[in-house]
Order: sequence, then C-alpha cells, then structure tokens
Amino acid sequence: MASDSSDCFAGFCPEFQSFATDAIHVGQEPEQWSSMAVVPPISLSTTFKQFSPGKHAGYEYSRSGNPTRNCLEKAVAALDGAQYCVALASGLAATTTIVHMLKAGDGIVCMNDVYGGTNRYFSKIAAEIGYDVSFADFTKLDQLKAALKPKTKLLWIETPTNPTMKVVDIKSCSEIAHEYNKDIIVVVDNTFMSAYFQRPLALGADMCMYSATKYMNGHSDVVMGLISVNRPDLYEKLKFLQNALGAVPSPFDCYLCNRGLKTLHLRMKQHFRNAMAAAKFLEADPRVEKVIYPGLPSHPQYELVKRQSTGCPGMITFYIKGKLEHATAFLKNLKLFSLAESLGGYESLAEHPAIMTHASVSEVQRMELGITDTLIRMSVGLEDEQDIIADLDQALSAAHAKN
Ligand SMILES: Cc1ncc(COP(=O)(O)O)c(C=O)c1O
Ligand SMILES: N[C@@H](CCSC[C@H](N)C(=O)O)C(=O)O
Repeated sequence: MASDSSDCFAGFCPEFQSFATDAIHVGQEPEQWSSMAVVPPISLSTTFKQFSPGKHAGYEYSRSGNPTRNCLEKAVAALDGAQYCVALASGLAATTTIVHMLKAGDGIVCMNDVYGGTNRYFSKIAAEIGYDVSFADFTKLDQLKAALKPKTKLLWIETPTNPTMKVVDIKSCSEIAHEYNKDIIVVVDNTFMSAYFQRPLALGADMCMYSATKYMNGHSDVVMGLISVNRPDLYEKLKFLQNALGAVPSPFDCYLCNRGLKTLHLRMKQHFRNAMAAAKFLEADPRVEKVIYPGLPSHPQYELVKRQSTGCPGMITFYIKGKLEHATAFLKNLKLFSLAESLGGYESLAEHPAIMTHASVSEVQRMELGITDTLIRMSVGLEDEQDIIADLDQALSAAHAKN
C-alpha cells in the first residue's frame, strides 16, 4: 500500500507563482508563426533568407539563433524568474562557455563535492590552461571566505551536490562573494533541483545553469545545457560565446526539451513523493547504514533546504551495510531500477558513483567526500511507489542473502 507522502511539502517555500502557466505558454505564442502553430515547429533550416544584406526577420544562421531554440530559451528564462536564457549542447558545454568569460590567470573557486565531470573539467582542463582553480566545502562558510582571493572571478556552487547531496546556502554564499568583490560571478548548478524547486537568481546568484539532460528535459532522450541570467551584460557575453564557441543544441533537441518543460511541475511533485517514500523505507531498513536525502529531517541541512527550495527531487544517496560486494549485488539485482548513469528522467535509475559517475574524481578526494565503495545513488522515477519500494526491498534481500 502507498505510504502517506502527501505532507512532504510541509515547511518548504511556496510554489513559484504561475509556474505551470508559464511553462506551458511563455515563448510559445502561436502568433509568432504565420501558420499560427500552437506547438512550436522544429525549425531545421540552417540559414534564413535576408531582405537585403544584414536586414532579416530576426534570424540569419542557425548557430547564431534558431526559432525553436528561441521558444525554449524564453520558457526557461520565465521558469527561472530570469530575463534571459541561452541553450547549449550539454551541461558541460554550458560550464565551458561560462568559463570562457574569464581570462587566463583568473581564479575559480568550486564547491568540493560536484558532478564528477565538472570536477574533471575544473581540475584537469581549466587548471591546466591557466585558471587558478581551488575547491572548498561551501557548507562551511568560513572555508568559502578563506578560499576567496583578489583574483577570484567565478564561484561555482552545486546544490544539492552530486552525489553526496550536501546543501549549500545560496544566499549566504552569494552575499559573501559579492561583499568580497562585486565582480565575482556566482554560478549555481541547479541540475538536481530543476527550476521547479529552486530559483538561484532570486537568492542572489548571477547565473543559474543546468544539465538539461536531467530533470528539465526529464525523458532521458536529450543531452543539453541551459544558463539563465538577469544581468544584460552577462547575457550579451553568453550570447556572444554561444555563437562564437558554437556549442549549440539541435533544433530537434530544443523541441524535445521545450516539450519536457510542459510537465516539469507535475513530474517534480511526483519525484518528491516517490523519493520521500523510498528514503523513509531505506532509513528504517536495518540493511542500510545511512540515507542522505534533503527531504528527511535527518539531513544535516534540512532547515536550509526548506528555507531556499520549494521541494526536493528524486535523488537519494545511501550507504548499504557491508562492503563493495553488497553494493554491487544490490545494483545487479534491481529489476525496476536500471543500473545506469544519469538521472532526472521518468524512469528509476541507480548507480555506483565511485565506479561510474565519479570515477574521474581522484581517490583521495573521493574518500574525503565520502564517495566510498558502499555508496549508492538513486534517481527515483515516476513509477508506482509500491513497485519502487518492492524493488529496493528485494535487491537489499539479494545483497544480504549470504549474511
Ligand atoms: C549536476 C550536474 N551538472 C552538470 C552535468 C553535466 O551535464 P551533461 O552531461 O549534460 O554535460 C551533470 C551530468 O552530466 C550533472 O549531474
Ligand atoms: N561516463 C561519463 C559520466 C556521466 S555521469 C552523468 C550524470 N551527470 C550523472 O551524474 O549521472 C563521463 O565520464 O563523463
């Protein structure tokens, strides 16, 4: 029988006003097309006819601007409470595009627990080409203060973090950075929360970025990045880099992501309900060492997450009792959950961060962060709650069958 997860929203910030209406209508106006199409068409043309040299109807070349991409960017900006958005070819393309705003020698301070590919880019590429990259635990504001230097130009926050689900105080970190130097660009990777649960720009950040590959698209069939901003100067730079670096998404992917946004609010609510039920089940299970889920009162930053977010996504991390062989047996025995990288789709996924998504993080750093052999990360999907829990239960039994 389904558990009562109806109260999981209690104590969180209220839903952003008109979120669903904006997701469905902003940037989608039929009047923008001569056909009056209600659903934005997939505009595949790479080039656009000009009236006279340099005079055109708003588009010249599809890397520089594309009608389908434009619909998506307008919708995302509205959902982030932003003026502007740019869509890129992947989450990592969004990251590299942002870093191209800096000059060699500039400083980047990054939250110590971030997606493995973000860590890999900052430590193995950005640091190599001359940026001064350092990592700090932003859940301890003193560590953030100590990490700031006169050359710091970018602060990279991810919250909740991938994979250990630490929650960072966006408002306090933005204030500290901007008081130190108002020119520091504060970026929040909002991939885990999605626009439905968290608005970093309203909390003082300068940029909100996503791997839209995850919840924003929500159907595990698009790789994409998004960046929303309010400052016109930042938008102009990003728009220039979007064209000049060229890491743009295809019109078809823009169409799919734009479609995914229409159900973001419904999906996120159900992800929260299902994840809450799964987290409660795991927390009560003697075969589980520890559950890390920001929606549970046991999470160290539970009060903070309620203060800065409207809910929690389907991401749960837990330590299974035992050793690597127990984690592996659990993952191999899951039937409803697929053993796969990625997250945020309608289907449930589970993975082993130390071997899979965070293999590119050094072993020393993994141990410091708690990314051990028994850590398992799950993206709880939209299946029926009782089936999700039954699958977890049988996989835990299989993992501990010999003991
Ligand atoms: C939190 C987070 N940020 C950024 C990325 C990079 O996104 P993408 O795979 O779309 O390049 C990922 C996953 O890949 C992620 O989990
Ligand atoms: N093998 C990939 C890792 C992809 S991880 C995808 C996603 N961000 C997640 O956390 O699941 C690589 O080496 O980049």
